[in-house]
Amino acid sequence: MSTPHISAASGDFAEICLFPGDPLRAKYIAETFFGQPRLVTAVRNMLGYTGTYRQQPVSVMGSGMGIPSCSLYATELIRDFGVRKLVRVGTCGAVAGHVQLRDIIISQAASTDSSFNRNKFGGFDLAAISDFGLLQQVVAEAAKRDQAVHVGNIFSTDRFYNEPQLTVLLQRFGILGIEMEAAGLFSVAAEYGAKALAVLSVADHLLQDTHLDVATRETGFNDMIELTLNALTT
Ligand SMILES: O=P(O)(O)O[C@H]1O[C@H](CO)[C@@H](O)[C@H]1O
Ligand SMILES: O=c1cc[nH]c(=O)[nH]1
Repeated sequence: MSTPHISAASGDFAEICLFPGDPLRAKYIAETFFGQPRLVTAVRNMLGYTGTYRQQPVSVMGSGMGIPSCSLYATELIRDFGVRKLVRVGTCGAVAGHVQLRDIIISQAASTDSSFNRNKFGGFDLAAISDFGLLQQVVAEAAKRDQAVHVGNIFSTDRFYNEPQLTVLLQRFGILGIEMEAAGLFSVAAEYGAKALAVLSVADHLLQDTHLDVATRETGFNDMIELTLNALTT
């Protein structure tokens, strides 16, 4: 069975799927954390793998950058390949003073400057929220591991390079971090009856003008991956 963007057989994806923006982070996750990792799709080099974690089937697939890319993969994974729990494991820029580089943010909801959800939702503003059960599972796992996390509202932007005034506005409204996919992921999950969450590692600090290097963005977030995989499996 194939969709325009995923060439895999029916049953190739597990019900649980991690969903990083970077397909090379997907490869790293599969090769580092999965038992028997198997490449199940590579259309346009958007790599997707299935394997096991703690003896349970799990998948990971890149979403690409931005809501248009993420939303089409999310739609096909949920609608056509039976994925039920789609958890973004991504990077973000911090826009809150108490959040530090490398901290983990778990999104309770995602505000956005994208018109994607409004266009889909009859011109109204959809509250793009994460699944409460998944949120609870990851927060509980973090407490168990004594791992500090921030939970709250994030902002999904269409533009990586924004004017500095946006940071000021987001800070004023208590937004923790800025990234580019979660609001679209949450609305696609809502539309197709799946569960979604975004767990983010801070790779840039927009108030401090500090940034992690490219290699760290690809392979440097083992604590976020382990936290998420342990929370999703029993
Ligand atoms: O690291 P990923 O998961 O790609 O996430 C963030 O990084 C990309 C921008 O550099 C955007 O996709 C943004 O959301
Ligand atoms: O979207 C993103 C991702 C990482 N860092 C940012 O500043 N923005």
